Amino acid sequence: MSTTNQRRLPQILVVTAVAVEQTAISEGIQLTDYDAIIDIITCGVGPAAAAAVTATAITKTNYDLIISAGIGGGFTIAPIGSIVISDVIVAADLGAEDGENFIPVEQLGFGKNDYEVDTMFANHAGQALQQANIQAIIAPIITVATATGSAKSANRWIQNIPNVAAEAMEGSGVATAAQLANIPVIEIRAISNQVGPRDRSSWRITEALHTLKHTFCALAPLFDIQERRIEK
Ligand SMILES: O=C(O)c1cccc(C(=O)CC[C@H]2O[C@@H](n3cnc4c(=O)[nH]cnc43)[C@H](O)[C@@H]2O)c1
Repeated sequence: MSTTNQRRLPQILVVTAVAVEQTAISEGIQLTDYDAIIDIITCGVGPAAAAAVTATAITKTNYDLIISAGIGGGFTIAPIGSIVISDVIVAADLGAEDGENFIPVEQLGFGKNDYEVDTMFANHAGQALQQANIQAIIAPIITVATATGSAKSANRWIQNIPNVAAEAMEGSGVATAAQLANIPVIEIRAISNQVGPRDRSSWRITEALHTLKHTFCALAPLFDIQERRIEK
């Protein structure tokens, strides 16, 4: 019998929508030492692609944590250049319209809008980013299939989802696949633009990708914590 005490490294799946996000995260990880095996994949834009690609990836490897990551739109509390870490992922536009009102699918009685996240990881991530001088907010991130493009729609999310900080298009898809497989999930967004009236000239994608890169470098110490949890 072998007496070698083999160390099992945590296995993390990072799901991005597009290649530039994948590259930024990969570069961030290479800036430091990670005690983890990290696979970074692209899924395309939108919750359906995110769910399908994540579900396929998790059939091949036993992941300990899944991170939905990339750039995103920020509400007023999350300025361009900041990072938002989810304390809940909300499938915000899943439901039915009733005239001027919106009824979330949960209230219709046949589905869910809110996906729980790994809040312990979120809190540790917030602290790690603070130490790295990266502005980070822990708050709800919504997933939409149609990006918000007016003040009226932005205000509707602010009114319906207390403390909402960011919007993107993949989180609830990744979370759906992760939770079906009982794998903890978290979403991390680097804010590239404000949510509201469409104004592509105000987007700061290069800056957001730079922040995303340094965020993943700063998160490296967290994977010791993740590992201790696996060994319990
Ligand atoms: O041209 C537009 O009006 C437009 C509006 C929203 C997003 C896009 C994209 O091409 C990027 C989609 C991609 O980026 C994430 N993202 C970034 N900012 C936002 C946002 O304000 N609302 C929703 N998604 C956003 C998203 O997760 C996609 O992966 C173009």
